[in-house]
Amino acid sequence: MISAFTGQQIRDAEQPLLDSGEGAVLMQRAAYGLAQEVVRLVKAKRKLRGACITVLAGKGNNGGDGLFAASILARRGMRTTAVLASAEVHTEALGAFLAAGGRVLRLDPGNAEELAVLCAGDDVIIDALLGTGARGGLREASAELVASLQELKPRCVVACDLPSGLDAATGEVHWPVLEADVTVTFGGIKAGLMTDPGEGCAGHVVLVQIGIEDSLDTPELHRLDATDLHALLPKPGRRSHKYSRGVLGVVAGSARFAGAAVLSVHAAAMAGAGMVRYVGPESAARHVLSRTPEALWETDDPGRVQAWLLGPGVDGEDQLGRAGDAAQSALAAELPVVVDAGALSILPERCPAHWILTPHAGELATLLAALPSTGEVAVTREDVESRPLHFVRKAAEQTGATVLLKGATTLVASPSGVVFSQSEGTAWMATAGSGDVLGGILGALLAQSEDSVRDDDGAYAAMGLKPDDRWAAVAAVAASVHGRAGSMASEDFNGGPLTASAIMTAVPHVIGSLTAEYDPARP
Ligand SMILES: NC(=O)C1=CN([C@@H]2O[C@H](COP(=O)(O)OP(=O)(O)OC[C@H]3O[C@@H](n4cnc5c(N)ncnc54)[C@H](O)[C@@H]3O)[C@@H](O)[C@H]2O)[C@@H](O)CC1
Ligand SMILES: Nc1ncnc2c1ncn2[C@@H]1O[C@H](COP(=O)(O)OP(=O)(O)O)[C@@H](O)[C@H]1O
Ligand SMILES: [K+]
Repeated sequence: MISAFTGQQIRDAEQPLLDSGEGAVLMQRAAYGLAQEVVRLVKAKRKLRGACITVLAGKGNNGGDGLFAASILARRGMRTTAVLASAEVHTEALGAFLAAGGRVLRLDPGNAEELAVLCAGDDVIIDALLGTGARGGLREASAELVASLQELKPRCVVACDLPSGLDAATGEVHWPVLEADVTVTFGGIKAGLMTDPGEGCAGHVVLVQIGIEDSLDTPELHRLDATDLHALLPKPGRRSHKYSRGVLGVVAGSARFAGAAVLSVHAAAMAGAGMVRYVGPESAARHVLSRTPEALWETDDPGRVQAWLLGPGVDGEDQLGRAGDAAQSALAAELPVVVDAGALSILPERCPAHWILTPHAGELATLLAALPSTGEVAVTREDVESRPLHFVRKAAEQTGATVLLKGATTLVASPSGVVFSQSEGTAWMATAGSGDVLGGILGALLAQSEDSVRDDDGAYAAMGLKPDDRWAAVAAVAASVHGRAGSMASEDFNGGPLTASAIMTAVPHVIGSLTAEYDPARP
């Protein structure tokens, strides 16, 4: 599992080492790691000697890291320039930089644009203006320099610790920010690098260990990796049968939106549900069965299920009524439920943690506005997009449900505030029906994993998760499988566009490769 921390948590972990006089050692480790990454990036394109590097250095320790790193690069034959954004900068680091032969330019209120033009064509620009000590965003000449540089589309930007202007704890962004190709972060990944909009500015994140790792507190965010997925994804055993594998009930689609039912039912079947029972009008059921003949169409009593998916494409009184009936029976039987799209309007006042709501930003804004207790003044889609971590936690806390907020980075919050962040997808997944496929995958995983989630000796408990937090992990598994399937499908088209149907087709491949046992005989 990948963990991320707030800036304050990192600073707290550093404090004992700073108190014992090891601050300079920490900074050297950070600077060396940063310089190594720049060397790797330059070498991928050209020889080191003569490569042009500019470091934008602020007045704090972040600027110190950048200047020390640049002095290492200067000693390796690169032409290094420091743009000093403040009259005061880290004295020792500036001394080391000058001693290594670096050139110094000073940013002043009149020369930001000129300096931007001067360094935009460099092989690498290191952004070391602000780090975890930042309050708010870049100001005055620094803001002007970064805004001009961003417009000039520099070749390669490496952020020192985090892109300057980004809130390390929340991922909120104070524009302008110089968007990085690579962020080299120290001691622990900052939470703001694993949630949007911050993650969208950070590029590829490289973690450099500096010796504080054992002192870090409980992570602010978690991200499942392939090893976790291998441990958590359900696998049938020799004695499995279709009922023991997990039956999913689906109330989706309507006369108007039959496609959502087709996609969510088929995705559930592709994600390994033992059986899918579809509940809906005959007009939609005909389409569902023609795409997925394996599904059963249930008119009245749907029979036993292990989980429900309610809402994709649900529209009109009849289908909302069926979703409401299924919700009631799920509540009584304590079954896990995915509540998506149309069904988000029929939530009970308080949901259990095994109800997983799957809104996109617009739906989350509507949901929050409808809650009596939010205390928020009219939350808009833009508000959610600029502070997704804040709002997903708030929605989970106030509804009692687990909330999965869809986006380029998908966040899942449990009602206690544990948050998972997954980001394996591609922007081509922003296409109609993609969310219906996610609903089907999540429903199928819930139906198959219900026992293992509730089992205190199961794989979810083994990750150290409390019972109510484990549903968020199942949702994170689904988001990861969905993202990986989208990326795999797009790769099959040479990185081109995809349809929701193409995502579904890739799902079994993704699950197959993640669950494959290690076979030493395999090449
Ligand atoms: N504490 C340590 O020993 C280590 C710190 N490291 C680096 O140090 C950074 C944190 O250093 P600092 O605490 O000095 O913080 P920063 O480097 O973020 O700088 C804070 C300074 O900038 C000023 N400032 C804050 N917000 C500003 C704004 N919006 N505009 C202009 N100036 C602003 C503050 O008054 C303060 O003087 C980390 O991000 C990391 O890069 C690493 O070297 C590892 C070790
Ligand atoms: N830019 C993006 N990059 C990666 N994935 C995305 C992006 N935008 C959306 N997605 C994913 O695509 C899906 C869209 O879901 P949703 O908005 O509900 O679509 P629909 O209602 O049409 O099915 C979500 O799983 C979301 O995480
Ligand atoms: K920075």
